[in-house]
Amino acid sequence: MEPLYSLTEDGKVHETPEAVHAALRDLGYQSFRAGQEEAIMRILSGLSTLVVLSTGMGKSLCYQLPAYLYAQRSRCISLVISPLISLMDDQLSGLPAKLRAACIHSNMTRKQREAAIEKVKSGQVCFLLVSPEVLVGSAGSGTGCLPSAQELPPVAFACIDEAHCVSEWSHNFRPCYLRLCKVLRERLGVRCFLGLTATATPSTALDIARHLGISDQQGVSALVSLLKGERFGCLDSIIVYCTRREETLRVAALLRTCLQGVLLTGGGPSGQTDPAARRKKELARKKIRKPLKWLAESYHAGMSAAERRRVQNNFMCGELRIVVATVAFGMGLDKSDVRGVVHYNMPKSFESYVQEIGRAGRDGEPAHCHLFLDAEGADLHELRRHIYADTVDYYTIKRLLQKVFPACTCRRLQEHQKGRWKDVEDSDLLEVMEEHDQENQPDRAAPAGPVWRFWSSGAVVEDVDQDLAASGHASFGDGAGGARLTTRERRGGVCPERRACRTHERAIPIQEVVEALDVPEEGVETLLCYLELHPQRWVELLHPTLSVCKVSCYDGPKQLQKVTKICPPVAVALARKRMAGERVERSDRVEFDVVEVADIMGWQLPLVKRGLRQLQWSTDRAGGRSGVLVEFSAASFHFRSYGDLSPEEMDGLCRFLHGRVQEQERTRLRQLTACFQAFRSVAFQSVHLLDGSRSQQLKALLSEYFDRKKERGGAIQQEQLQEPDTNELLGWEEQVRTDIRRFLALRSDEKFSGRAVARILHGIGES
Ligand SMILES: Nc1ncnc2c1ncn2[C@@H]1O[C@H](COP(=O)(O)OP(=O)(O)OP(=O)(O)O)[C@@H](O)[C@H]1O
Repeated sequence: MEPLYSLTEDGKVHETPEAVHAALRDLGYQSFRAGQEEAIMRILSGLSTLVVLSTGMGKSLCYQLPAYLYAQRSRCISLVISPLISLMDDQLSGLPAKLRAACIHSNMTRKQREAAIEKVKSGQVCFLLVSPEVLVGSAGSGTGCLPSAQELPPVAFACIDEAHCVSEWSHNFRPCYLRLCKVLRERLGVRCFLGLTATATPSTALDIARHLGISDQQGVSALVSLLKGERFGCLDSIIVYCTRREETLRVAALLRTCLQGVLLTGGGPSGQTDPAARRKKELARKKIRKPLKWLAESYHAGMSAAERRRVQNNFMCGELRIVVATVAFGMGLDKSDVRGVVHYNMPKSFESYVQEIGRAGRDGEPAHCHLFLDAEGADLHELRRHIYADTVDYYTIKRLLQKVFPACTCRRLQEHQKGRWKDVEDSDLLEVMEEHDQENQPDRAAPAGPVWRFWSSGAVVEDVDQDLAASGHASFGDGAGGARLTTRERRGGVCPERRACRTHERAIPIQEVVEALDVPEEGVETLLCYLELHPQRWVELLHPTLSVCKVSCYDGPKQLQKVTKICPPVAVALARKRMAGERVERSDRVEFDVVEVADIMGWQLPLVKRGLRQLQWSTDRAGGRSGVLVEFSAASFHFRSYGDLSPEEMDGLCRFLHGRVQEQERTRLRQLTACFQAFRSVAFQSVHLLDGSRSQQLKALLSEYFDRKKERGGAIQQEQLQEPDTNELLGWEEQVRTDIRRFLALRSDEKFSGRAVARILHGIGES
């Protein structure tokens, strides 16, 4: 929703208008207390704000008055989120007479909630007080209490009471508070947040500000000033890079407001060095050029593909002047006349910096770059946190490896086989198994038809059941022959030792593993790559695949039983479920890991999938549909891996991966530090100072960095950053110890590694 008041040209809040003083009197107060006026004016101007005021100092007015004024001016609602459910009713009864409000929380009956919603919908109230659970809709605590955004009046702003809860612990442990801002932004379109708290250390306050998307007004003012100034004021096609997605939204919105009416349009810089002459020429241009359609738009990987395409196209065809983006923008961008690149936040390395500024001036015409450096190191600390967030601890690696190398029965089966064929020499066994393998490879024997035409008799399917008691391998020829070599091994690519297991094809659903381990998808992928690149090639990565197959029979359980007769993979899946104790006789559907089933049977996955899909079609029925529905889901990491790793081998692999992860972390930290130090050594105090010699100095530092890196084969030296002094550290340490003790006491039923605790306290978690 549009704010009530606009900002001044340089991004500041206007003087408090009389209407606001009048509203204050309406609510029964004569004057503002300290902090209230500024906070109220910021909210009325659409600027997210954090108010830290001691108990009883009047924080409530900071949302009451704006909610009252917004509701007076247009049909809208303000949201107040408070965790103190027991106090909500008291809060409402103590309101000034003119201020009407309603509340919804999980202790209310359905009827009470419906009455409150009705009041909101019919515009009878200025604000709605809700508990975080109601808003986020967590299970069992009032899911669906709140109507959809379409049914609600537009939300003017959202106030988060006890805002320190946003920062208190990590995302994993206070899901509703931590998801709050996301839900408000994405589901209800909230752009303006007011955080209220009586307790916040400076670092907590900074963290809350980050969650609420509170802009650093000074930074934005400097950016506005730069974009209006001599160097950038006349440039089209500018990319402004930010580290965080929310920041791109906020900065773009502010630029739209602050640059309105001062837009210079069309063309690039004239290349003239005399500022007066250049200005004159630009002004002349301005008169004859048609205005650009768009001033500033944000771009980040979290936006929909269509929205990203729209922004990119507008920028490409010159209709959009400024893109405020994360690094996601620019990859593959083919625009030669980008005239300016501004780093609103520091890049994570020189490598990234060079790549990003390299997007300007590809047509050989002059282009400008500018980097804003937070001298206090706020960006540096933020980027450091990102690095720590990407690192995976030892226990997480162990849990991943358990998923990658689940134990198989190959060894046991090998021993069993040895018993049966004890007279057969190893080499003979190899031959036997290979022949068996060739005969039973569906792709070779039946390239076009359904995979299981060999298996269409009931008798064979019965065998499947019995053999599954011994894990199913023996019937299908793969995995059971301990001495049989896989194609990869014949190529000589795999573990040279003779193992009982010759690898299995496996899949791990991406979403499931990302959530279970709290590691981003790329993080898991990197670890799997390390395993593949290991000299012993512990895994072989295959194309990601949909690994869950669901077969539903509209004609009921009997039809499913019939399907098992013609389709061995379904028979195998059902048999495994039966063995696991599930009652499948009355079921008309079955869901299974199709990769696992194909592996057990020793059949190729694409053919198994194709055959399953064919179950949907029948020549016997009108319309060609068989009444069987086959669906594939769960995008998964897909690979071949061993199932007979000893505990020592597992430990060794954990150490190997952990070592790689730590090395990666150290390198990234070094790159970041080197980058920060170099920028700091050439930085200016003011945005408008320009000194060619500093630019030359930076270029020299960059060349030196890349030369040194080349000499050391990619490695760079550890640069020391000035750390806080010992007393300061000791003070922090005590505070950190207290926090950790409190946290562990709260979660005494769970186990945390030191690193996990550190990540939690850093508020790291969102990937
Ligand atoms: N501008 C003002 N002039 C006079 N009284 C005020 C003003 N603003 C707030 N008050 C009064 O101060 C008292 C405390 O206000 P309020 O409950 O908003 O404090 P608070 O900071 O939210 O406290 P808590 O942290 O306990 O929630 C209330 O009685 C309120 O009416």
